Amino acid sequence: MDLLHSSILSLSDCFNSFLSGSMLLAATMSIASYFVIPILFGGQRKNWKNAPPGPAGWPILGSLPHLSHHLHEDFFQLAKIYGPLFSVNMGIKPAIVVSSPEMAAQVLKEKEGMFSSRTITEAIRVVSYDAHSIIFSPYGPRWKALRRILITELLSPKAFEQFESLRTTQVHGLLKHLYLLSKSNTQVNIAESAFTALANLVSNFVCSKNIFDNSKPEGRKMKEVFWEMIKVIGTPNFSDLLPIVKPLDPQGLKRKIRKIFDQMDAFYEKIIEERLAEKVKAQLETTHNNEKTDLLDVLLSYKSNDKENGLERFSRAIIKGMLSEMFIAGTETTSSTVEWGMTEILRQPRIHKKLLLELDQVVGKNRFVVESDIPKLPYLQATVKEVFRLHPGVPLIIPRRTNEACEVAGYHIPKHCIVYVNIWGMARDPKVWENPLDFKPERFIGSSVDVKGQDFNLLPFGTGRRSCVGWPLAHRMVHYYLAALLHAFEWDSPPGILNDMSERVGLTIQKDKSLLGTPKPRLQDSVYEH
Ligand code: HEM
Repeated sequence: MDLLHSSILSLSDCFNSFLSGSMLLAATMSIASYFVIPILFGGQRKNWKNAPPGPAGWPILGSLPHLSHHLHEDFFQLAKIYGPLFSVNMGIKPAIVVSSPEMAAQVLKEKEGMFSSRTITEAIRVVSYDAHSIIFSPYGPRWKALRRILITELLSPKAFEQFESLRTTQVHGLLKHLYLLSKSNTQVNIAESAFTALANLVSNFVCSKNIFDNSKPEGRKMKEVFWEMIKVIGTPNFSDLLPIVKPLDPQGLKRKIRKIFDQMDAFYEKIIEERLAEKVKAQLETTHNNEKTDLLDVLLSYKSNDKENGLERFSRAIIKGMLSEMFIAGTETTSSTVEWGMTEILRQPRIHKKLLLELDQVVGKNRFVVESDIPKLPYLQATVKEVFRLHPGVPLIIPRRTNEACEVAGYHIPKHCIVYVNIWGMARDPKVWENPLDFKPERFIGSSVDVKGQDFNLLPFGTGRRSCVGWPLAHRMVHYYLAALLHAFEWDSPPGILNDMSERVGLTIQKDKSLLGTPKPRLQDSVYEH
């Protein structure tokens, strides 16, 4: 869901593909860009007075030719030269990059009001119904109403408790499925297994259905369409940064996303129409089952007096946008965190052993892990914090945008400036963490540092008014999946895959070589067969 960051940009991958067919031109431009053009033109930022330090960049293209698809890595390197607040031109768009906890606190807390809108890409504009939904709504009344609904109706402690049995069903269902596969020594893609279970969990919150049911053709089809959508919106689009090429759609991404969107839209329409028909039927039969049970019910029955902002009822675009965003925000973010967690644990036998010891002491071997075990597993909790530190799913948080011009650390920041906060870089900065590259859960034992948005060195869910509204669910599910998968099975993973920590930038930062593992039951058969 770095909806996000990667997609906003493009970088040399994209730039080069745009220029494909003219390698010589690309090479010449690249060399010239460093030495000649900035001297001749003084860089695009000349128009931006009192900007934070940063690379000069080309006219029009800004720094795009020097950046790669792995923007968080490039920004990490640039911060070593230009410091914790630097400016960079992303095509014609001005941007700042924040790379220290102190600077993050200034931008995301002290000046929060100025930095509370979002940057949006063309693909996201399509799938979020023209930014009608929560993640990409500008800061204002619609965003406030939607956020309030999610917090009170779905993610409040009360609602959380209410959905516990649903979460247990999904997790235990996955364990039983893996048990069946273990009988034939089948290798499993861990992220994909977690993804399907999570997507069904989210779809139950949203509309009380297992939409991604693997056993049905419609469920499999939805999963395919959804994966394709994630792929396309995670692909950097040159047109986002150089509006002049927009009509040409040089990478064909707009055409692709439209095609996928049409299928998703038809699907959301079907769900909504079915629900409306059920409501009418219930009224006719005077069963009057008006109890609010899922997000769709809450959105359909919403009423307010806010005529001025057109919010007396939610429009179809808002409702469909919410369905769409819940699936985008709530699934792959969490499943890829589980994959990174399993990878780090399985490749370090010392940590794996400690976790199993703790799990066996607290849970025993006669039952599956349940949610109420989690508070009694301090080493697991420390391990999960370490996973969120080194592998934040959204490494630049979802890029913000300034609502107004303002000043930070004595520098001028223009209106509508893209704002990246490089939490991935902070996790690797020795000024912020001791031995930052070591995966070491012990650093959190006895420490009060947490992921809830109060500690600016650890912000996997962002912070403040635009922080991740789904964090309690994601946080719980990452603990639950890791505990359940480790406790119920031994895992045999090909070392080449396990130890290859390369990243793939898409909607989130995923493990490039998907983690595969063959599960072998650790518990008595009766536990799985129950
Ligand atoms: C490990 C999993 C997840 C990670 C790493 C993650 C991360 C993030 C981040 C970094 C942001 C932006 C925060 C900011 O700008 O300060 C965000 C926003 C958001 N997330 Fe998550 N998220 C996860 C799971 C979820 C889940 C499960 C849901 C919902 C079911 C969700 C819903 C949202 C929404 C609606 C927003 C936008 C909030 C707003 O703009 O007001 N996320 N998330």
